[in-house]
Amino acid sequence: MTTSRSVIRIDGSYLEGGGQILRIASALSCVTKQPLTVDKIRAGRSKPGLRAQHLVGLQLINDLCQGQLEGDEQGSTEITLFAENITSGSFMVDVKTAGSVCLLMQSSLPCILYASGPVSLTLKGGTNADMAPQIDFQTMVLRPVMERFGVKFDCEIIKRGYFPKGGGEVVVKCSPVKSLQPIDMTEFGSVTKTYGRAFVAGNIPMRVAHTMARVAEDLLRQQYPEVPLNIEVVKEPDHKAVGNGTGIILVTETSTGCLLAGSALGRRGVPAEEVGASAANELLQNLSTGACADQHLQDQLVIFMALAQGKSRVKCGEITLHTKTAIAIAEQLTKVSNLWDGFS
Ligand SMILES: Nc1ncnc2c1ncn2[C@@H]1O[C@H](COP(=O)(O)OP(=O)(O)OP(=O)(O)O)[C@@H](O)[C@H]1O
Repeated sequence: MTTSRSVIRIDGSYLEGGGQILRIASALSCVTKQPLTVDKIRAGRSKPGLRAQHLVGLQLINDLCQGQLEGDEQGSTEITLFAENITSGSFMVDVKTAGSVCLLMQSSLPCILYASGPVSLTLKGGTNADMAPQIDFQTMVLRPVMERFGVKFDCEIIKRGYFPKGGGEVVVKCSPVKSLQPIDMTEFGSVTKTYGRAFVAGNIPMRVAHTMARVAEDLLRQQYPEVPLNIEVVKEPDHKAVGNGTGIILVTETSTGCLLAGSALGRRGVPAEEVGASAANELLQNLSTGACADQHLQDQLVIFMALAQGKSRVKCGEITLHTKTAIAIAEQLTKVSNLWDGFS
């Protein structure tokens, strides 16, 4: 590969040492056309190296930018990406496991903002998977917050997919932007309403969803008795879901437009009461900090803050290790050196 630019080397074991380093680094390499090597990939995890979701995510980025990718094999601990121009059109990828489509979205969305025209991405895998945003987090929290950067994207959920089968499908459509506006999310305001969604799919009985919703409602009403609360209880239609799954997501809106969430997924052997309480307690914990971005939104904002034309400011609670890692990687791949100052 001929390139006039030197390859920047990122240490995949840094801080969090997980897949997020790879997603941020490869997305920024794609946008900036900075050739990239990531080594010691996921060294912080029990099974290091590329797993299906990371591999498919990288291959999608490489397809988007018509680049050259080396080391793209399952288990690989080092990859190199030579990015070219980001193209428009339709792309389809399939993780073939319950690997999260939301994490595919995490790495590809920043890239398609700088494509030569509109892009449609069909992403197949898990839509409501553990250790990742649920697809509902992306549509109910991330998408409205992205509008503050001047980004509008469509996200159609064709089918939901859960652990272990996956099989979910979402279609993300977005047109390129000229530039991203910086955001200011520093005023919490006051809590105005809470809404959410408790779901079951496949052969999980409806009472599980009702129990999760009831327990969450009780906990939220104890703390915020005056705040309107509406948790939808849903049985996913069989043609819109693959396999069995259950979970809940809760979102609170404030008078200044902040959106904070709490969520949980059901698992065999975990009572529905515990799942509902876990989501409600996560939301209450996020609200107690007066933060404008919750613990899971923080790190997703970093890449867009780094790409925006100007200084963004976001009031957070405790800064997570994911966020610290994202800041360090974004600073290495962009000319931005003061991302930290944007977080208070
Ligand atoms: N409950 C949740 N709600 C929203 N986002 C979440 C939630 N749990 C995790 N995330 C987000 O999912 C991402 C997970 O990144 P991480 O590097 O841990 O993932 P990964 O690719 O699965 O890698 P690894 O297997 O190496 O951990 C982070 O952006 C994190 O904020």
